[in-house]
Amino acid sequence: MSTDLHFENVSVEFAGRAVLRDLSLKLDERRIAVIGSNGSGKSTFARMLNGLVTPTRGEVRVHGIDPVRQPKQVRRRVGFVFSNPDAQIIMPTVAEDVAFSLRGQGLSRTEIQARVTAALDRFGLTEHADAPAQTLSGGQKQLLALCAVLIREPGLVVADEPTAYLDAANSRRIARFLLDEMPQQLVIVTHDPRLAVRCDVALRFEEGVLVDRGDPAAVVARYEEEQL
Ligand SMILES: Nc1ncnc2c1ncn2[C@@H]1O[C@H](COP(=O)(O)OP(=O)(O)OP(=O)(O)O)[C@@H](O)[C@H]1O
Repeated sequence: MSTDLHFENVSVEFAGRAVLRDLSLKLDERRIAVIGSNGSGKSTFARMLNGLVTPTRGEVRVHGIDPVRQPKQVRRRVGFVFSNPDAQIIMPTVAEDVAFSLRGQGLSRTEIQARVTAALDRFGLTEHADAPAQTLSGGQKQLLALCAVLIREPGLVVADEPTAYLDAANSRRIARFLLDEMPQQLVIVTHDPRLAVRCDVALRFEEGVLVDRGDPAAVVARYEEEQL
């Protein structure tokens, strides 16, 4: 199964202003960190991977899929986790929210039920299955959001600052899952150097330009040096 992420001469402009400039890049590492200053284009980069942002120029391929021309395929292939778990919860109860992710896949009720039960168990959410999703803690909500994404078995998970709203214990739990336990390819946008250095490669953007890439510890060290 392809894990290639391919950008060729990609630029993104919003209202005529360039926020990502002439990006050419090929990646196939499992864990990819995206770092850089506020407003440098990290989220824009991440959002192109599932077609949430359309490049103004250039070509993007995600595991061989063109997110612009093949929106259905890319949504099946790429799961997106936002920083704010509240924004991702759609249905009233925990179990209903996870089941909602499986709609339109031609599965029987029994099969959906079985998959939801197994997924809730995997994420330690079984005892909350019938609880209103909004009563969960921040960390539990982020686990629910991940559960709802992963039950669809995407090949790539894109997480945009997934620990931003979480306390230290929940951040560790989510990071452990994403970085150590989850078998899927991961693109993680983060301001936390401790998360970035646990990845296989890091990209650094500044003012819409990819200014550094490579070994995460080295990329983070150069970034921190410049910020002193
Ligand atoms: N939909 C949009 N319309 C107009 N401008 C946008 C839009 N999305 C992003 N931008 C602008 O593009 C630039 C890059 O934004 P982006 O969210 O990609 O940065 P970021 O590196 O993720 O920032 P942060 O670390 O603050 O989250 C910013 O100047 C932002 O204001």
